[in-house]
Amino acid sequence: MKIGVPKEIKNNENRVGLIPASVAQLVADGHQLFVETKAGIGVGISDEDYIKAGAKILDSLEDVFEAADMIIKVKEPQPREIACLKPHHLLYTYLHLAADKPQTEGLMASGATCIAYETIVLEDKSIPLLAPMSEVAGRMATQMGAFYLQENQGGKGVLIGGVPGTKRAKCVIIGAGVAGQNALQMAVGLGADCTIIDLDIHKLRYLDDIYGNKIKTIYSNSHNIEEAVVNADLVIGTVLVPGAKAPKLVTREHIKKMQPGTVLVDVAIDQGGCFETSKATTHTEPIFFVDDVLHYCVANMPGAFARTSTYALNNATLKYARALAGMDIHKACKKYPELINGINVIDGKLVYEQVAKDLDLHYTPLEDVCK
Ligand SMILES: NC(=O)C1=CN([C@@H]2O[C@H](COP(=O)(O)OP(=O)(O)OC[C@H]3O[C@@H](n4cnc5c(N)ncnc54)[C@H](O)[C@@H]3O)[C@@H](O)[C@H]2O)C=CC1
Ligand SMILES: CC(=O)C(=O)O
Ligand SMILES: [Mg+2]
Repeated sequence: MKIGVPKEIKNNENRVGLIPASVAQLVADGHQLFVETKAGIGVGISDEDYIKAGAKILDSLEDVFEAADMIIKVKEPQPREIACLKPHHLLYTYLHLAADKPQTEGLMASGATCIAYETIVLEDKSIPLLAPMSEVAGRMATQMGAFYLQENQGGKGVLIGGVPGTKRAKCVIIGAGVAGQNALQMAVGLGADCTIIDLDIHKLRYLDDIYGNKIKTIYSNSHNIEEAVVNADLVIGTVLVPGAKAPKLVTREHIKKMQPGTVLVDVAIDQGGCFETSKATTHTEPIFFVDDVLHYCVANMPGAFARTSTYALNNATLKYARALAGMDIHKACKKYPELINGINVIDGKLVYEQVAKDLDLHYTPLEDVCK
């Protein structure tokens, strides 16, 4: 297989789809690797490092798409990349289609086979290619929240852990999955007054076992959410319904009741966000205010910690990359049945039902395409 790795072009996206160790493994498996010049510059990987690993360096992303049959990336393809996709391409990257109709239509029009990292779900419901980035984004969410609580950043001026004789910052985390648990770990470490909310009682039980009375665990319903968030200093949203648009759990009405300078971090923004007032932002302009409440809604948070994130992502993606490159997609899906759910678009058809529902687009069952 001819495999291409373009340089990421999303705003401040410094990660790269493959590290040299992964390139060397795929070359050893018998594949040809094409890497765009400077693709690894954001993580300190040079063209020479890729050449040593066995890749050929190409001048532009157009050249990479032209040379390769399989494209390995990090973020959803941007319009310039979608324009290069052809029916023979197998695209393997994050897609987050449920909140992105133009991208979905672009991928359908391309005829390419598009596999989304974030919809590969194991039998136990864990999401192996999302987990490492949710770990990064969760930990970072608390860090960003603590930073933006500074008065000179627009926050209300509450130090997250307080000092003796004062109140600690009230930190409410909605969603106790991978991102939520990592946000909680950092918030507890910094000494915040922590509440975590989820629908999944097993997760709340698990966290109660670990942290005991250092945290409060609350079952998710609109009454409990309102009670927790209106007096919070920092609210971190990390809910996920796999493949679907995120539910809007914090409403405009809740936000009106919050104190000026309250900080909201919507990690779930790549699935549309779980606060009614959220809209995706970039690392260049990460925040905005609604009713004096600060919103941080960066859709590619791990891009800011590209070295940690690139290596963590490769640890998870390489296994399936090897399978997809080494055998046809049917065989790869037989070996790893979780890959079936990863296929979102194939042969111009949208084969992921929840995305079709959220975007009001025609859904074709995968079986109808792969007869
Ligand atoms: N902005 C960014 O850069 C990044 C965003 N993410 C996003 O973060 C989100 C969370 O990812 P993970 O933690 O890996 O997912 P996860 O599946 O591990 O956790 C999601 C949690 O949300 C809970 N949940 C679902 N509906 C709920 C409701 N109504 N009320 C309360 N809890 C509810 C689930 O029970 C689950 O515990 C995803 O949308 C993911 O794409 C992940 C990495 C980076
Ligand atoms: C998961 C995701 O959207 C990211 O890592 O940017
Ligand atoms: Mg994202």
